[in-house]
Amino acid sequence: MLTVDSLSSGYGLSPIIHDCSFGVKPQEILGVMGRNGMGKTTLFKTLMGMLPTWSGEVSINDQSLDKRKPHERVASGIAYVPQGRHVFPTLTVEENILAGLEVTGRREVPEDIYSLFPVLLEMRKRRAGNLSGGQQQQLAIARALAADPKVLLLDEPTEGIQPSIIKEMASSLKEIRDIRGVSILFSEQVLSFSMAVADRVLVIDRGYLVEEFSGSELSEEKMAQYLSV
Ligand SMILES: Nc1ncnc2c1ncn2[C@@H]1O[C@H](COP(=O)(O)OP(=O)(O)OP(=O)(O)O)[C@@H](O)[C@H]1O
Repeated sequence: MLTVDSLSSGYGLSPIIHDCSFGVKPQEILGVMGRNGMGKTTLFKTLMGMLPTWSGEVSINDQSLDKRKPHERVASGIAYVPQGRHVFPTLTVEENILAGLEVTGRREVPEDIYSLFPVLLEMRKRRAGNLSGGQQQQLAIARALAADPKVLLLDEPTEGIQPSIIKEMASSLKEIRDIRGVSILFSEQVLSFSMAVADRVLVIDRGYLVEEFSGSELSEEKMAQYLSV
């Protein structure tokens, strides 16, 4: 599915991501965990082509994404929900989802989107800026799914979300994986969320991938040195 081979990148002359290699298997939910500033966002932006790759390669189903621009990567099957969600606040919920359809050439919201997120159907005529943080996160995920991705990238999806909603989000991600058959790669600092949702977790420390755990192996004890608790 998604393969990342010896990827390095950074900003200007500062290297941030160092020689990262991993793969996301079909229908796998893979987490990347690490403290603030360890390189999660930089890694995701490099995968999306929003930052240049310094060396290494990203491919999807053995097709290299090298030199492809972000929108071309979306058309190749990677969709991205950035940290902070970035929905269009003055557009309605429906208009936000329609914006995600652009790369597919379709003009109507795919049916399963509203069954995955019934609250968005209820609120489809409301301005996105008036939704709660949790609802905006659902909308950002719905917009990404509208592009019909094979791999969904979520950068810190629980950031700014009430703890009571975090569990709901974990089951909603599993439902998306089951219904859409997508692979999901997310970054996180919230251990309970990763334990609830991930099949596997990679630990990022100062731009290096340093550990790998299966979801069932994850524990506070094992992660304590990599997260600020
Ligand atoms: N635009 C930028 N220019 C220069 N350095 C940057 C830029 N954005 C981030 N950095 C640096 O890159 C490093 C990794 O940051 P990154 O945002 O990828 O971390 P993160 O793990 O996603 O953390 P957070 O949870 O805070 O988003 C940090 O040292 C940060 O200061």
